[in-house]
Amino acid sequence: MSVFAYPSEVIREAEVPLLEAGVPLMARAARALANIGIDTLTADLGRVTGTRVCVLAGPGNNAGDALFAAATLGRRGAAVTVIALFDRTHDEGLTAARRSGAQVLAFASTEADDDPTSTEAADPSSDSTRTVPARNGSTRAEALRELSRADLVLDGILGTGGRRGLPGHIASLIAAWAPHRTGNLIAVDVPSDLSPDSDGAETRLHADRTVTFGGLKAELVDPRVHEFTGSIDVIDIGLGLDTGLAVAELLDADDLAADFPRPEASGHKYSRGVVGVLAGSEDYPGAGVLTTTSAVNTGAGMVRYLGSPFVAEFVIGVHPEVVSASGRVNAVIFGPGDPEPEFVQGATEALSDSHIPVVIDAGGLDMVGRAEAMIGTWMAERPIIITPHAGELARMLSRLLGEIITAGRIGQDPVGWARQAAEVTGTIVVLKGHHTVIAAPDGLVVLPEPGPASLATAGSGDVLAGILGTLAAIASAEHRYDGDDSPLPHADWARLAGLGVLVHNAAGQRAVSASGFADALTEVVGELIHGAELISGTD
Ligand SMILES: NC(=O)C1=CN([C@@H]2O[C@H](COP(=O)(O)OP(=O)(O)OC[C@H]3O[C@@H](n4cnc5c(N)ncnc54)[C@H](O)[C@@H]3O)[C@@H](O)[C@H]2O)[C@@H](O)CC1
Ligand SMILES: Nc1ncnc2c1ncn2[C@@H]1O[C@H](COP(=O)(O)OP(=O)(O)O)[C@@H](O)[C@H]1O
Repeated sequence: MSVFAYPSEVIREAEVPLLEAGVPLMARAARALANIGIDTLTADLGRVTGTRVCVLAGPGNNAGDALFAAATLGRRGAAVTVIALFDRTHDEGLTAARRSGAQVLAFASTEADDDPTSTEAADPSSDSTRTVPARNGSTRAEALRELSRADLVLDGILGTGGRRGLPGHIASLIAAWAPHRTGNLIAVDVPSDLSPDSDGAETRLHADRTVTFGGLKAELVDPRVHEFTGSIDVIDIGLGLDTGLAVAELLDADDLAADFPRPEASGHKYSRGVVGVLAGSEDYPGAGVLTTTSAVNTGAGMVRYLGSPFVAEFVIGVHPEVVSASGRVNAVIFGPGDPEPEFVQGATEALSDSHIPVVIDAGGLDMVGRAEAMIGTWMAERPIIITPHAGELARMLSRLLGEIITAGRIGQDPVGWARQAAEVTGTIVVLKGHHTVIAAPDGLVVLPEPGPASLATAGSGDVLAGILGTLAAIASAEHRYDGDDSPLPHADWARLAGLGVLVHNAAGQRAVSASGFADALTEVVGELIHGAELISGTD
């Protein structure tokens, strides 16, 4: 099911009225965390009793979640050690943990040793002010020993109230612990030292699992942080968040099964959607065949081939149902296989006097943002979905922004660059890769589940373009997009593109070549359409 990601502030704001009304949010969070702790220990060791659990406790409510959960684990027979890393922590949580039998080690900061690079114990004779027993060599050694022999560690140092960058004594403790770690590490809500910057990754907390509360935090969707989060569980604690405030939506196979557009019982070929394909050239006729095969097999009401007669012969030889006569279309795919400019005219006619969507891929991407080109006239007043990989996006943005942007830079921050490209071009950007990122001009991001690596093969992008163009034609026909009556918001087009990527992924799971993916669509789309009908019993 769709998971939405929100800025942490949105989640914190949603908590306020509920907390004022006495809703036990922390108890809900801690209960879910404890259950996941129990499952983890049981999966690893077959029991909770007699296992060792450590809590890294910070100064705020994040520690509260961890301490209450640890209290539950203590009552279930785990030996719990709390390592209090600040001069204060969550009082009620600490009391609950103590009552369940936890031992508490105080290992708090002193100003003198707040050096992140230091791995030495502080001088116990230091006279810094502190309100908990002084950090000293033996406490540090004890903390390290407890961490190293723990079966499960809960990172409750900092949550959404944390400024990133841990105090030196904590960073150095983590660095010293890392080589000796054997147990599981669960980050509570967000990893405490989370930052997409991978500098010093070896000295940071690498969680096996992150249990986040209320809603997915926006910073957790960046693929770069996944080496620090591990798998992510989103726990509903009843915040009732408004999805309109989400900054990202994650899609998986369940969303595809639920939302793939199925033909209406009383529909006809025009109501299903006609897709125009301008793909392939004398140099790359195969791209025309792959894109049209994909469009046919994704279930278009009709596919019109708009490119050169040379390529049309191949296309119609394979698919007699494809029409090459000009006529009305509900969406156009432009660019796979670099179609020659003289055939762009056919597409221009198909697009005239309409606001229908266009999917732009490969060769067509060089036209994006060039108002002077004939094709520039297409760009106005219609939804445009562009499908660059990192190299193509780098080239396009270098041209549009007037600076050198490399594919490597795009790979460092795909979400950020896809967002920027969407804003600059006003298009829905499908930045292809293992983690395909879809960004809309209003900043919304859609993240489909990653597909199989077998998709990384020549012609695979042509198949994706065929799928996206067909889904766009189906949506455009359904919403009568050639009129002005019911324009779809950017978010809907971005989500539609996300479903298209999931269809492509499913095809990628059944074949190893682009023509294999295009053929496999018959089965994938057949199951999406007929499978659901069989289950629901409709005809
Ligand atoms: N408000 C609630 O009742 C709920 C809170 N929840 C938990 O509470 C967390 C948020 O709690 P808080 O607002 O107390 O925030 P934190 O638990 O993140 O702690 C904030 C405190 O840490 C200090 N701090 C922040 N960054 C620091 C740094 N880099 N170095 C040293 N000190 C630093 C701040 O000055 C502040 O005192 C959430 O992440 C979640 O785990 C959940 O239990 C849901 C309900
Ligand atoms: N490692 C990977 N894992 C999953 N999918 C991938 C991976 N690498 C590439 N892909 C997908 O394969 C397709 C490749 O498209 P593209 O590079 O345009 O190929 P071509 O231009 O040869 O058609 C894209 O949909 C992309 O998301």
